[in-house]
Amino acid sequence: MNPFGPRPPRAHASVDNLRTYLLAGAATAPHRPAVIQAAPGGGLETLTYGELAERTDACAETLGALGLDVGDRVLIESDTSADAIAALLACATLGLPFVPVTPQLPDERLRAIIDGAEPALHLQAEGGRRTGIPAPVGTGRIGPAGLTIERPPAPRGPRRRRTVTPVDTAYIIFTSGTTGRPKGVAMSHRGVVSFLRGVRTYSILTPDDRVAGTAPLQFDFALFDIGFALSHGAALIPVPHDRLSWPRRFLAFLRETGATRINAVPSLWRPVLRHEPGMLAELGRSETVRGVLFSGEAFPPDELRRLQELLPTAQFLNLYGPTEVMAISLTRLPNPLPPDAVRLSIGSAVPGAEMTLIAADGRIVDEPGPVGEIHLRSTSLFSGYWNDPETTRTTLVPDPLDPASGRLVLKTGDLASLGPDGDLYFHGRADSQVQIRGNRVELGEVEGRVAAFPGITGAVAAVLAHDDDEPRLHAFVTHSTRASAPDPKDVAAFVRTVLPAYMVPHHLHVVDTFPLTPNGKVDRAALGALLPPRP
Ligand SMILES: Nc1ncnc2c1ncn2[C@@H]1O[C@H](COS(=O)(=O)NC(=O)C[C@H](N)c2cccc(Br)c2)[C@@H](O)[C@H]1O
Repeated sequence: MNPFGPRPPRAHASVDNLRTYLLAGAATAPHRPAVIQAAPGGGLETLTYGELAERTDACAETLGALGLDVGDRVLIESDTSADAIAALLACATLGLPFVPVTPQLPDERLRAIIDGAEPALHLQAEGGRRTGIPAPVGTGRIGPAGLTIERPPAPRGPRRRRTVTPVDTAYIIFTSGTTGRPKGVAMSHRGVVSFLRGVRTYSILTPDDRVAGTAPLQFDFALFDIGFALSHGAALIPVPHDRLSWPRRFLAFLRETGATRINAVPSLWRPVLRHEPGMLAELGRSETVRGVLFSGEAFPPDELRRLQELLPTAQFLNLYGPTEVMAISLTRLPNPLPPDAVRLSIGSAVPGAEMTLIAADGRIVDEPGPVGEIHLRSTSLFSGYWNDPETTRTTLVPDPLDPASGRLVLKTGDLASLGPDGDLYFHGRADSQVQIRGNRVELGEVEGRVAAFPGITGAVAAVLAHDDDEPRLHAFVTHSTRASAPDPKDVAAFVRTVLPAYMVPHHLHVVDTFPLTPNGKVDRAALGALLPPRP
């Protein structure tokens, strides 16, 4: 057949492609539920694998007629939904990298991502309210009937590509770069599929599972939730944004949809534990919730213990890894956690990948005790930061164990130590190791001790310079609604019994909640704003 024929290029069924891998279930069990979601008019609606495949092909048909080429980007602005999934799988079908963003994104941030990604097309949900997308970017909407194009993308010249290969970019996740300019993490089809295939070897889900996903679509945690559920032939339950802000409504939605697995960042559980422990205990007793998976940041052990007490039969999974490899390890944690555990295992890499600890002096750490920086070896390594080869070279470095090979590894900036069991134990980010009066302090250790104080339900430590003061160690704490606010002097004395004086917080601030990033992690950069004004 003429490879340059009218039909848009597609991936051969034999090669790694996100759409091919995730819709395999549509061929074997088309009637099984793929997505169970809140219906626009209230209640729930279910999309089967067969219906999801049909919607994907309808979207691919419309996209295919726009004359776009493999590699042209498509912005998908939406909450996680069946329509958004059909749209991103349609992009994967045609080799169009999708750039997921949430409707909550401020206009100027979206503009920065458009400047960076130079997408051919911006798609949003039917009810989406975004306006002002600048030409030459085309615009369109995603609905149950497929795509409607409002402004076609500007013509981009003759097609140059014949097919979609596994090394083509599946998606670009824009993270808030430290320099303020967003960094685009480009992931290939091979990268995503090989990580999901590695997770699949654990056979965690059955087709009867219903996975509640709570991450915004722009966070690769949401893309994992989609891949995790669909690659097991299970159903995904996207939890609507407005159901996440109230613990009662969140728990009611989990009960109403019959969720058996809950995927969420640790911080999402804090208000649930604080305000609705009883309702959560009731959900635990019903035994429908079989598993809790978390990722994005270390789950504070004491908070995790409280969650485990309320979900005593659930399996707890710790998923670790930077967006630059999607993730790298999935570890089952004991339920309950041993009482003396102060840090969590991040296990060992999924099949097909490897984590190596390299000490500050460049030597490999291969015995328990010393801390080293985690380096990742994997087919899931990202292709690079979009249009930024210099920054890419600082993260994808020659394999320190085999520099002559030309192979690259990912330098994570994360610290870990080896446990006696060969598992890795997370020690925080290298840049969250702070120096206090010349001593190296791991903030997680301070937080762990403060959080163990009776009545304190969460603790975040930070070194902050108050005005022109010298930088001091501050602790921000939440406390149980059933206990009065802790007395800072008592907390300091409690910490001093086990930690050296320089690790005792100089100031203790009681807060209702911790500031969070758009992806639901504790926003440490925002803590300074919580400091009381100078007297
Ligand atoms: N389980 C942990 N314990 C402790 N610290 C964690 C964990 N997971 C991350 N982190 C930290 O977050 C950093 C990375 O941040 S990120 O690039 O925004 N990506 C993320 O958080 C999300 C991550 N890619 C992810 C999450 C779920 C599914 C997939 Br598929 C991928 C890591 O380098 C770690 O510092």
